[in-house]
Amino acid sequence: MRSAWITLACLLGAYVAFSRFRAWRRLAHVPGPKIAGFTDLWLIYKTWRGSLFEDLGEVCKRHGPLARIAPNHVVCGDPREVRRLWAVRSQFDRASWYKGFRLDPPNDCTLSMCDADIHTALRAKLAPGYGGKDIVGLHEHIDEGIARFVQLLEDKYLSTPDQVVSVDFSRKVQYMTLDIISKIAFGGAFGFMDNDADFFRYIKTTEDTIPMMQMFALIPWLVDMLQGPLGKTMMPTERDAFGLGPIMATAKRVVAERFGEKKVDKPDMLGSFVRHGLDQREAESESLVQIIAGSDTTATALRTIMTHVMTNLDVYRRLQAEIDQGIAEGRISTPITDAEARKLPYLQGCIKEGFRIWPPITGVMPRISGEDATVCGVHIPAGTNVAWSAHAALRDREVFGADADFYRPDRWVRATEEQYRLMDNCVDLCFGSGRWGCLGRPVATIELNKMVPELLRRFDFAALNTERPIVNKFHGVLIQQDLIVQITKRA
Ligand code: HEM
Repeated sequence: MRSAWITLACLLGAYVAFSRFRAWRRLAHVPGPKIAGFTDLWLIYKTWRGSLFEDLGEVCKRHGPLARIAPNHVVCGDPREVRRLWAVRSQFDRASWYKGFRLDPPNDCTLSMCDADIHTALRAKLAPGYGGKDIVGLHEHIDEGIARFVQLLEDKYLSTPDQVVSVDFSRKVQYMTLDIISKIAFGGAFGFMDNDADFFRYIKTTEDTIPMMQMFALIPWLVDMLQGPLGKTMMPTERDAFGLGPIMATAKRVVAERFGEKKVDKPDMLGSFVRHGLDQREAESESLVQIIAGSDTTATALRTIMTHVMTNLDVYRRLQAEIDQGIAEGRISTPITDAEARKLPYLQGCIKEGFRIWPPITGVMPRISGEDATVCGVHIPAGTNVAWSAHAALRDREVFGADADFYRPDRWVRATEEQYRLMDNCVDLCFGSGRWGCLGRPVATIELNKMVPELLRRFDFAALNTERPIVNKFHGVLIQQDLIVQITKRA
């Protein structure tokens, strides 16, 4: 009996070893960390550890622009190739990794949809709302949100010559972005700033959940299990008192008002979605997507910009001088308009450098092709996941120069028209590209164009934790904490 067990174990071992060897051989010609050729654990571990952004950059530095990071995953660090892979007419589509981001499994939302035709049809219904044209008062809603934030800082968090008041800016800015996006999305702010608290632990819960989602997305059988009947019992529901639950409940309630006999039509994003043909279930999912995709991303971009401005005296002085001069010369209104902000070259440089240095979304975002392909001159068999390295692409020295690792807004101010376009095309990748690219980019751009000048015209900011001004965790989505600052009112 014992020998039968031993034989069985040996056979099983041989089978596992053979299948690993076969999987390894398929992409044996692609260089990369040795262990990554045999197991997904390397990639999963880096995602869990929160160092994925840097680690993928390091892999591309060491092994070249195309490297292997798992048995069936390669990573591309060449921004021109990434653009080509993500282009509208590319042979590559979203890989099944995206299925890990279903909010209401087995139903898909824009973030998780892999079927290109269904996705295109859905996008057509969403695009007018996201583009902003259908939303009455979009700019005013953003102005009101920023004004409420300014008031919050003035009421509670100003330091004086007699006393330092420390404030965790990383949290507060997310209260602002959550209130702004909910106002734009459903016509009513959640009230994070009024409560001045993460009052149903939404931020804490998403910070805890996102790393897990990014990790699970790499394990297809686990995604299937979690999204099956048993796993669904662990998913958030609108009955939950904390986390995503209250947001789901709000989305369900607000969406219900827009359907049925006495349906209400409002000039907000949801109203636009419904007018363009979203059904009730789709509207519920897409409302959640707006909040999930549109609050921490913008908050992260703002934190990154402010952290780099605060910790570099030259950058700080020049940005503030550009804003002050614009005000003195009547080129900046109160509040600043998006059009005015776009004409401030140094501000634009600061914003673009922020996206480049620490992009808010740094996940692998793999694409897959049903046919063999060539990427970076290397043969890639059909069915291989082709990820990108945001670190390698956005710090490419051929595009950004020898100091690509550093935050230098001047590179945008001094660039020739051609250089500017080249760099811009590269930084655009932070929002994805082509038919899968970010729909909320116009909204995020207006928000940042307004937020940075409105804050710097009124206040001075200083990072208090000089050893480590902010804590960054790159779990595929950049999670930032502990940006502890001192804020003083400018004379
Ligand atoms: C700084 C801000 C932002 C960044 C860096 C960002 C980045 C991204 C990225 C990388 C993707 C995935 C693209 C892909 O799969 O290839 C995405 C998708 C998406 N984002 Fe954003 N985003 C930002 C802000 C927003 C905002 C404010 C909203 C909502 C108002 C939003 C809504 C969406 C939606 C709906 C999608 C799915 C698009 C689709 O699949 O068709 N994003 N975003």
